[in-house]
Amino acid sequence: MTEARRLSLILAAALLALAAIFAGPTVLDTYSVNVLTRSLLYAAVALTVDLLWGYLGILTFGQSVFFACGAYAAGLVFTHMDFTPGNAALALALGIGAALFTAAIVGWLAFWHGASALYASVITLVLPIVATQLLYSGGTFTGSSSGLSGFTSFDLSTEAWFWLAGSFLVAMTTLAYIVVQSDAGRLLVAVRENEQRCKYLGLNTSRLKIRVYLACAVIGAVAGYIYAAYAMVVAPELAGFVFGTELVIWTALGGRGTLLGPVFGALIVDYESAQLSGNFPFVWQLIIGTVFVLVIVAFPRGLLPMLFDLPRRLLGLLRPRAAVARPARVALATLDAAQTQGAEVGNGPALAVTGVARRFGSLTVLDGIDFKARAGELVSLVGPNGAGKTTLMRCIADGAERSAGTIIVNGHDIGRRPPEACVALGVGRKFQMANVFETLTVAECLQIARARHSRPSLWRRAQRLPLPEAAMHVIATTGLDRQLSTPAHLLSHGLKQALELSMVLALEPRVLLLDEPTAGLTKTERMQIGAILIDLAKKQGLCVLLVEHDLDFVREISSRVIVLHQGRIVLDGSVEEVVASELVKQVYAGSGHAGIAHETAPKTGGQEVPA
Ligand SMILES: Nc1ncnc2c1ncn2[C@@H]1O[C@H](COP(=O)(O)OP(=O)(O)OP(=O)(O)O)[C@@H](O)[C@H]1O
Repeated sequence: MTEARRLSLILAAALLALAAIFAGPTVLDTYSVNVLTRSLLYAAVALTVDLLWGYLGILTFGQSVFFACGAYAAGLVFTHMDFTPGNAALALALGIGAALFTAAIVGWLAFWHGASALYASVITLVLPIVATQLLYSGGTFTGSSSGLSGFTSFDLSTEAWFWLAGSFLVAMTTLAYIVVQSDAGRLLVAVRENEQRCKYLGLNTSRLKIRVYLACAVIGAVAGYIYAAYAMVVAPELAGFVFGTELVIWTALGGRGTLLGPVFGALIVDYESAQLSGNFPFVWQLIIGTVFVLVIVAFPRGLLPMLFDLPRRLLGLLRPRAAVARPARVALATLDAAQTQGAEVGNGPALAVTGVARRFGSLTVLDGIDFKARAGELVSLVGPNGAGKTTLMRCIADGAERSAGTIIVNGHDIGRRPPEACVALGVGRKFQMANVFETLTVAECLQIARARHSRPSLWRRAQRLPLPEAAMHVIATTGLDRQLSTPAHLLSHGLKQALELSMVLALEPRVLLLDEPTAGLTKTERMQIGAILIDLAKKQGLCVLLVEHDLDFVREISSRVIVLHQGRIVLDGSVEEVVASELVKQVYAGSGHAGIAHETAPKTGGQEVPA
């Protein structure tokens, strides 16, 4: 399907939904129109919960506060000032401003300092409690526990409010749908799936989360403003924890990560709650709670995914599902040399490590690490288990890791820069375990890897993905180009490793850090990776730093070997020198490691560094 056709279909669906909204008051009674006007606005806030929780992985209990920002802005301005068109616009601006201000503070606290997802959720939990207390303590200004009522507002009919609330919901849902389906929207899923990999692909995940949080706050505030202007009453409960949690429940019930699920979840539950509270005033909450528990137990993914799955399951019972290979939506291409945007290469060594130490409390894992590596060198870092090899890799790829010393990449001191900033200096890190986005396809993983270079569109999906020659070489050599539409979790171990390497190479790094890239690979795959690494160093001029336990592999491909033992470099020399070193043999023999200790090479020593 072409992009134009896809977008036309989405817009056609939105027009249908609008038509249904405009037909609503003609088929519904006045009571239902009244209740549903509120439900439509609540659904818009549930949509923001889904964007944050379902797509970005941030479980939030505080979206009610943004709704209240808009509602109270209208309530306060219309109560304490005259209702005029100018004041109505002022109230809207104040509501949005208050929501943005609150979201900026909360977002900074929750996401900026690399806080955990649990920490972020706890902050969003505290937010409605604080907001409610503030409203309670506002005296006659905020109306305290009674809130504000009886203020003048827009003179619109019940039907007009219904149309306004419905149109707002349709517009926000369509917009959200277009964004989450776009290239930029895929980043949200990538952050939810594997935030660490995103950072090591040079993406500023904190900034992304804060931006989405701010956008969701604005949607909530506008919904709250419309609500207050329509209902002409505001109360502290609008900012409360109970409403914040209800939004989460509606999202879970409808099916998080589906957008439409939470919208219908909110509409159905809020509408039914209004009906039940009238008919069964003492047990309606028990009924709603029981239905919620039953649905979540029976359909943990929520109602909408269950409804979508139903026909497939029914058909599946009749006819086993044939595995159909989906055609790739994106075509790969090799990036022109003129379009490459790798980090600037300085005159000095590609990597200079001086006096680096890493301590965990009283445990010193690295101490006095000094070495330099040039572009085109393939340096293997070997040593027994626990020698500090991975820790050294971490120190080079993340400025906050080391306890002392300096690291210069391409002539730039990495200082205390986070991983995404180190990527900008030219560092690419491949992890020990293949670190990709498991639910995304191979093509999507590669697109995320290029997101740093080509800003992803907020509404389109690119049909073409230009990649640097080095990444294309790995993709073609390993056969990944035939698996572009395969989800990463279905790839073999070897192909996952190749995918991660291609993703790192898509960053156009100058210093490539590889942590045991051959672990768990077959002999053929090892040979393939070996040839690729030699090519990367010799032809592409990359400085490759490799942690490896397979010493045959090290001997075949390395131009130089550094031996680490108990956090210190004990030898830095050629493969022959390392193989011949008595000290290295002792190090490995002492560790019980069957590696260099078993080598039988000439006994000419390398440059041994006193341990
Ligand atoms: N976060 C941490 N807190 C405390 N100690 C740690 C931490 N990370 C690593 N270490 C310790 O640092 C030492 C070196 O670990 P590291 O993973 O760097 O070794 P390695 O040489 O890569 O080992 P292997 O070859 O087994 O992967 C180990 O003793 C490990 O227990």
